Amino acid sequence: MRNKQHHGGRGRFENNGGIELEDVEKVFTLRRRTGVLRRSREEVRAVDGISFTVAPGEMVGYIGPNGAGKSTTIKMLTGILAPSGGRLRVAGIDPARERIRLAHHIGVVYGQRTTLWWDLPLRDSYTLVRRLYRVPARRFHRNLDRCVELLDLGALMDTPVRQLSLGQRVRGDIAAALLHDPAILYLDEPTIGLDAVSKVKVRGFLQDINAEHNTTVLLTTHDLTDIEQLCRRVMVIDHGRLVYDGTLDGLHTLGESERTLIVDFERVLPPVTVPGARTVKTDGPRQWLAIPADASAAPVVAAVAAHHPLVDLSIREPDVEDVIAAMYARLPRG
Ligand SMILES: Nc1ncnc2c1ncn2[C@@H]1O[C@H](COP(=O)(O)OP(=O)(O)OP(=O)(O)O)[C@@H](O)[C@H]1O
Repeated sequence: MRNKQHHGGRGRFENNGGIELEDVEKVFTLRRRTGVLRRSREEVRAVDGISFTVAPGEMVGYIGPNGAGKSTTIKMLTGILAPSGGRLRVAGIDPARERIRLAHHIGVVYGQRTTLWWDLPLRDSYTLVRRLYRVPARRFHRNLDRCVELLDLGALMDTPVRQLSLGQRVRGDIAAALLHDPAILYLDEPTIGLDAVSKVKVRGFLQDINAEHNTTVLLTTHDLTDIEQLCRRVMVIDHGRLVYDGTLDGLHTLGESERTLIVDFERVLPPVTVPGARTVKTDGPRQWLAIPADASAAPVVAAVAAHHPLVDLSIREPDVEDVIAAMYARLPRG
């Protein structure tokens, strides 16, 4: 895969893995029939003046509620959609003007749909990817061997894509996105619907790739654990505007968000009281304890377990919508 190296060039991130957006807008015009001969025009500002920079090698979370403008941004960053205004550069390239050239620098993975050939075995899909991107044989085999090993694809190479489980298919898609050594990887909900083991595998792989090759990652997800484990920086978009750019802890602090400890005791108990947590609900022997999302759950778990016999315990992370709603509630109105 791509070696860490510094390239010279005209733009700030010329020829490497940087992303720059300056006042980028995307306005969709909808035409509606309002009568036999009458039509009305309605504008949707899907992206409404967004500016940010992602440095080569950064892993950044891009989150927001449904309809916020995330997919529209990613589509502009791949060149599928042209912006209505503003300036975009990905690896120094204007995506809408040079989509084919850009394709050699980016990889895209959609958790909810595959870019592989449905009826072909993974092995054949990868051969097609190699031809499409004209990847030299040695480089292709080196990258493929690495992906097969790290993503545990060895036993699946001769299986048609339609017979793969969701987790296997996503792993197959991630490998396909990396065979041509892209400097930048866009991941759109890569862990959606995956079981816990597959999620851990996918996250571990992305960390390895980033550490080894300095791959820039822009990650869209509704799973805050993805962000917590992969991204030091998170950007929040809502109604087409960037409303937060900072750490996940900072976002939790702003939103005073909480994670929930769900504890099953051996018997029905009165609501437990332990420092750093408050019991928000009880149902028979089960109790729900809220703790601040930026605090460690370990002392609370230890305190609960020290005094009461436990049968089971799980932790529920706050979801993106909750965190953003809480953040708004705390922002001064203006
Ligand atoms: N081709 C299109 N024509 C008209 N409106 C569109 C089009 N694509 C997106 N929109 C609108 O733009 C807004 C942003 O949509 P977008 O798909 O970017 O959101 P999102 O943040 O990716 O949401 P989700 O999390 O649901 O995928 C929405 O109001 C959507 O209805």
